[in-house]
Amino acid sequence: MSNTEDTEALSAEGLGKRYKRGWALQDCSFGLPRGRVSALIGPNGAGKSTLMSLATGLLAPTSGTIRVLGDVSGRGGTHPRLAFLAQDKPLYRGFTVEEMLRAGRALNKRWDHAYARSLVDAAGVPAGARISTLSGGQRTRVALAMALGRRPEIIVLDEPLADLDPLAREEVMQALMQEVAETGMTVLLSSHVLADLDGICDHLLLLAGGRVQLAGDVEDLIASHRVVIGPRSGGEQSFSSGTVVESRLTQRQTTAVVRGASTVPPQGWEAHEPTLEELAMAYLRSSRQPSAQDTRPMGHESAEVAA
Ligand SMILES: Nc1ncnc2c1ncn2[C@@H]1O[C@H](COP(=O)(O)OP(=O)(O)OP(=O)(O)O)[C@@H](O)[C@H]1O
Repeated sequence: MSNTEDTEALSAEGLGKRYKRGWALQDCSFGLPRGRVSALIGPNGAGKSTLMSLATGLLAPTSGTIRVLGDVSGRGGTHPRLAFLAQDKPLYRGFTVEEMLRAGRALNKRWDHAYARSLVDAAGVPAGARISTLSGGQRTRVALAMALGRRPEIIVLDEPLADLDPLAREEVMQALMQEVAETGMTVLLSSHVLADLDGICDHLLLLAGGRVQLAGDVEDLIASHRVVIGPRSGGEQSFSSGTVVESRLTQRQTTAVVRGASTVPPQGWEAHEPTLEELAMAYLRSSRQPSAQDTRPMGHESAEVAA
C-alpha cells in the first residue's frame, strides 16, 4: 500500500509503456487526488488511452508503477473499485437496454441494479429499446449507467463526450457531475475539447509526447501563470521574473504565457490570469515545437507560430 493512499486515487511513479514501435509513455510520475475531477488532456498520440489502459489494468507497464486506490495496477485486471468507460463505449448492439443492465448484474460482483436502472430512467432512455436504435447521447448514458452501476470509487472515462452534440454533452456532464457530488467519486476524464472541461475539472494532467508536461490543481496552476500581452515590437522585452511557457506574435501584438505569479510586465504591457483553455493551449503548443518549450526568461527570442 502506498502511504498516499488516503489522498490519491491514482498515482504513477516512473511509469512507462513501450509498444513494438516505441515508447508511448515514458517516465510519468503524478498523483490524482481523491474525490476530485481530473482532466487528462494532450494531442493525438500523446499516450492518454495508453495511460488509461494501464490504470484499468488492461495493459501492464513496461517500467515503473501505477496505483489505483493504493494498489499496484497491472496484475490481475481492473481494480474492483474502478470503472472504465472506453472511447468506443462497448455495448451489445442486439441487446435491449434492460438486457444490457441484466448483463451488468451477471458480470459484476459489485452491482447496484436499481441505481443503474434509475440512471437510465433519469436519462429518459426506454428500457425496452434496442441499443442499436439509440442515439449517440442515449448510448453514452447507458454506457455511463453500466459503469456507475458497479458503484465505483473511481471512474475513468476516455473521451466520453466525443460524437455528442452540445446539448447531449451538457446533459452527460451534468449527469456525471451530479453523481460526483452525491457519491464523492473520483473522476479521470480525457477530452480534446478544452471548453468542456472549464469549470468541471479541478485537477489537470497534460501529456505530450508520452510525458507529463503539466500536472496540478487547476486553481494553483492558473494562479501561478500569467498571460502577458504587449506590443509586437516588444517581444524582446524582459520580465522581472517568470519563465515563458509559450509566446506568439500576431500582426499587432505579442501574447505570452508566463510561469510565475509575480511576473511584472513592462510598461505598456498588461497581464491577467489565464483561463484553463489558455493555459492548456500554451503547453500544448509549446510541446508541439521543441524550440518553443522554453523556460528561459522573457527577453530571449519569442517563438512565432501560425495564428
Ligand atoms: N496497441 C498499440 N500498438 C502499438 N502502438 C500503439 C498501440 N496503441 C497505441 N500505440 C501508439 O502509442 C502512442 C500513444 O497512443 P495513445 O492511443 O495512447 O494516444 P492518445 O493520446 O490516446 O491519442 P488520441 O488522442 O489520438 O486518442 C501512439 O504513437 C500510438 O500510435
